[in-house]
Amino acid sequence: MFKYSSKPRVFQAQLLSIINKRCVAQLSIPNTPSSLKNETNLTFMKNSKEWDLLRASLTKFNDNTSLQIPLVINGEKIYSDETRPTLSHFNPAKHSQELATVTQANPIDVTNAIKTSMSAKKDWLKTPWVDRASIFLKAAELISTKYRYDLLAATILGQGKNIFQAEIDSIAELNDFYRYNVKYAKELYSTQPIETSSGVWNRAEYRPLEGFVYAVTPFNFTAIAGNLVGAPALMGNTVVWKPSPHSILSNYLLYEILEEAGLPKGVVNFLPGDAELITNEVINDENFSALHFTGSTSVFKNLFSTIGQNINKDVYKDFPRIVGETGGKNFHLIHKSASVVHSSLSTLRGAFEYQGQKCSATSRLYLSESISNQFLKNLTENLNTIVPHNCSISEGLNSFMGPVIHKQSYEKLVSKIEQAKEDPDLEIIYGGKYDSKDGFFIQPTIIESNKIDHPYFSEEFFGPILVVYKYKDKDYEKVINIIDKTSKYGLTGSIFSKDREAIRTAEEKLRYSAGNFYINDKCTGAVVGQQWFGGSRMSGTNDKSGSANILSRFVSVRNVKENFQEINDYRYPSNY
Ligand SMILES: NC(=O)c1ccc[n+]([C@@H]2O[C@H](COP(=O)([O-])OP(=O)(O)OC[C@H]3O[C@@H](n4cnc5c(N)ncnc54)[C@H](O)[C@@H]3O)[C@@H](O)[C@H]2O)c1
Ligand SMILES: N[C@@H](CCC=O)C(=O)O
Repeated sequence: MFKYSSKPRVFQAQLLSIINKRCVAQLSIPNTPSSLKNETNLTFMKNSKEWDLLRASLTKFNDNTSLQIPLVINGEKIYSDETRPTLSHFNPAKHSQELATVTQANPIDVTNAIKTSMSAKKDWLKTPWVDRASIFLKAAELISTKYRYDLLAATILGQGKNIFQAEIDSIAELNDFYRYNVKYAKELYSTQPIETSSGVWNRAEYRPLEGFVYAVTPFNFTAIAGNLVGAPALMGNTVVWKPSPHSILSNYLLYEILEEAGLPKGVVNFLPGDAELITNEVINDENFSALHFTGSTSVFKNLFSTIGQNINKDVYKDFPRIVGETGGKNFHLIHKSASVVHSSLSTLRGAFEYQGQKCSATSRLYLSESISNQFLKNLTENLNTIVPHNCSISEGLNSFMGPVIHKQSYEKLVSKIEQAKEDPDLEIIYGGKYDSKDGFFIQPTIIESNKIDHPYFSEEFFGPILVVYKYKDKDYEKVINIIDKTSKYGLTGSIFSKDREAIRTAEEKLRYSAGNFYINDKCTGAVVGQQWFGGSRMSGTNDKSGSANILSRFVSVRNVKENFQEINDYRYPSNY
């Protein structure tokens, strides 16, 4: 045991060393590594070394290997038994390939995960920021190197992505979140009160929230799941993570990577299972401090209002933070002055990359009549070059499009296509085929409407269906006003034009129509650290993932005023 020396000088040195250690542990905010940059994307050119490495990872998940995925509570892996059924996770491109059987949490598991989150919090809260940050930087390094190809393979097979889409998501965006969040956290911690009277020290302490955070994550981005869990955990919170059943393969691998990177037991508790059952237990708990959600608007509205009702019933100790990014009905507005080739190819990418399953995907197109023929000719000629949509993902990894995620989505999209065929105001001008023999494939489809206010311009389909309206050039401003009012969402949108005045008009009038507004670029593909992401209106709380702002939602600031002066009279000068 440590003994203090009786010699004053040695004692003083020992004391200083203890104080210094504490200061390093709790107060010092070192510079973040200068190497923190956006991850470099690999290109996967034919015959490249990275192709071989990816192929090797893909073969790990062959037809006869179905992974057993457990729950993880306090670091303990819990597998299915008579109280915990399993759910299968299939490759959306190949019904016959079961990728995993997933243990489903029961109500007692949920209670245990909450209890664990609360107890693990005591140590995690005191863990110095540099250590918390290092764990996420280490995870990013593991993702970049040791697990790159496994995580890509899991995202490709489980979520139906092609290589490029898997790379920009599960490697680049995920790592960018983990690295930039560290930079942003440092910025936040360094933001301190700007005024101090003499004899006083004012300090801001960025406490994690008092209870636990509930992260409910979507299927479509491995990176988003990683960030919904990682951002609050970095700030000292503990998390109950309910992953999507349709991205469980990549999500579980990510959980294991975080563990290998040094994340202590109980900081993140991995809880696959019935969404309503788990949510019901979690959001009725008095220690529920925040919801970190990404998914559909309808689910978020439901959760938001239940939390509101619970506040009224005094269920919680705190007002829970509610952070949610949800749906979109994103637009491309093509002005007569736009470059036809650039704007049509950007529209192809925006609408059909990852089968239109990005919240940011282009789903409504307003096209200047005078350039519409050329535009649509170029768009459809290029669509014709896309490898046939029903190729199996294992053969068509390098193809531009793959399957939609599940039966429910497939059936919804098919019904939208079939309804369009019957609707006198709609005409399918490209695509319209579908096929679910092997996997859930929908052909890229363009539907022209002769009504600018047709409901197809306001409802989110979340698939490869683009609705187009051709407007008369003279109606440009009128159309802008309609774009603004057509949909309840406000996520992303683009103006394509070479005319500065036309751009200025759109930028001004569409101020609240999109949280991410693009000029002469597609409305997808925000990069962490470059384009902060999120929308308002019914697209979410717009807390901007990929920025420092979102981290501030997961701290509850304590202001500490320390006074070094003493008073010797209670009266003010005016009392004399
Ligand atoms: N704005 C953004 O940043 C962003 C990003 C990605 C996806 N999205 C949106 O997400 C949607 C697609 O993702 P999805 O299909 O995974 O969404 P979803 O709403 O079906 O599911 C999201 C999560 O909520 C869970 N969930 C479903 N029903 C629930 C319930 N009743 N109670 C509690 N949890 C429930 C799911 O299991 C999943 O974990 C689209 O609407 C898309 O626009 C938005
Ligand atoms: N950050 C992505 C959106 C993810 C939503 O699904 C983009 O900007 O396309």
